Parts: sequence; C-alpha cells; structure tokens
Amino acid sequence: MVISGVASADSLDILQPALLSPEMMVQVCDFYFMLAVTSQMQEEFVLLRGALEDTDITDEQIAFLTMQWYTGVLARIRINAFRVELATGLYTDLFASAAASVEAEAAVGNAVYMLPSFYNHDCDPNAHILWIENVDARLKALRDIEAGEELRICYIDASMGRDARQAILSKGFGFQCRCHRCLSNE
Ligand SMILES: C[S@@+](CC[C@H](N)C(=O)[O-])C[C@H]1O[C@@H](n2cnc3c(N)ncnc32)[C@H](O)[C@@H]1O
Repeated sequence: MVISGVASADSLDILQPALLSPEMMVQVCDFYFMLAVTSQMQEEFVLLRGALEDTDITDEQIAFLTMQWYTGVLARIRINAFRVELATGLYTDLFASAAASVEAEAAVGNAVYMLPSFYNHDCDPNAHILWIENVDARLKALRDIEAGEELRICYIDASMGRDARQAILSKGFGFQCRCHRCLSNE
C-alpha cells in the first residue's frame, strides 16, 4: 500500500480495523485481548524493519514501526483494500468493459483509498467504484441519489444468492448484512 504525499504514521488510524477472529486473539486479562501475532506476520515485520534499517533512514524516522503498528495496519488493509481492475473503453460502456476486465483477471493490484474506505456495503448499492485507465478511484452513481442519502457500494459479487452473500460478508468483513435486499430474503 502506498500513501502518496506527506502522511503521518497514525494517518491510517481513522480507518476501521478488521474485527479480530477468535483464533487471532489471546486474552491477556479479564477484559483485554490482544492480537496473537502469527509467525508469518512476525517474519514479515522483521524483514520490513531490517530492509529499512539497511537504508539511510534514521532510527528516529522508523521509531513508529513497531509490531503493534504493523498489525494495526494489516487489520485495516484487511477490510479496506480494493482490488483494482482497470476498465478500458468508452465511458458510456464502462460496466461492460469492467466486467470484461474482471473476467480476464486483469487486476493490477490492491490498494487502500482513504475516502472510499468509508463507504458501507449494500447488496443493492447506489454507487460503484471503478478505475479508468489509471489507479485513481472514481465513484459512479448507479441511479439517482437523494440529497442526504448514504452512498453505498457493494463489496462482493451481488449476483450471488442471499446465503452466499451473508456468508462472505460475515467471514470476510465481520458483519451481518441487514440491507433491504437481505432483509427481504432476496
Ligand atoms: C470499509 S469499512 C466501511 C466504513 C466503516 N463503516 C467506517 O465507519 O469506517 C467496512 C466495515 O464497515 C462495516 N459495514 C459496512 N457495511 C455494513 C453494513 N451494510 N452493515 C453493517 N456493517 C457494515 C463493517 O464493520 C465492515 O467491516
């Protein structure tokens, strides 16, 4: 993930982190839980820290890079990252070209965008994030939107049935969807 421009080490704190699954938590006292750091995370952290230490960056500049910071960032990437798929072609036919790009598995990578990270999910969304020719995320309205109406995007393949959607949203994003479509059993 790249944050362009000048950003402070705590700039990602504003994003909602993933809820920790029971396997990832260890109880440290009656009330507090902490992330049980997996060996893979630990290994990645040591590699990252070591790579930065080998550069001209001073210890003071990487003082923020603690294991706690790293796991907090991973928990945020977990539910806020978008799979970037470039749509090419005419703006008027973006959905056809976006669908073709998904079919061709043309993802160019994953990225976290600050503002789009605040859009909640709906199985019948009123907006859609897309990428045209570059990795700048754009928001396209899917229908007329009333002033004050919440902008909602769909995190998953909306063509799946209700149970499949619920299962993916619960497992992947940690919530039970109560959108109009799910509540109407559609
Ligand atoms: C990318 S964040 C969306 C922004 C987040 N609600 C916030 O306040 O920063 C995704 C998280 O928002 C919550 N969320 C998104 N859509 C939801 C929905 N339809 N129902 C309940 N929770 C939802 C879930 O906790 C989900 O893991």
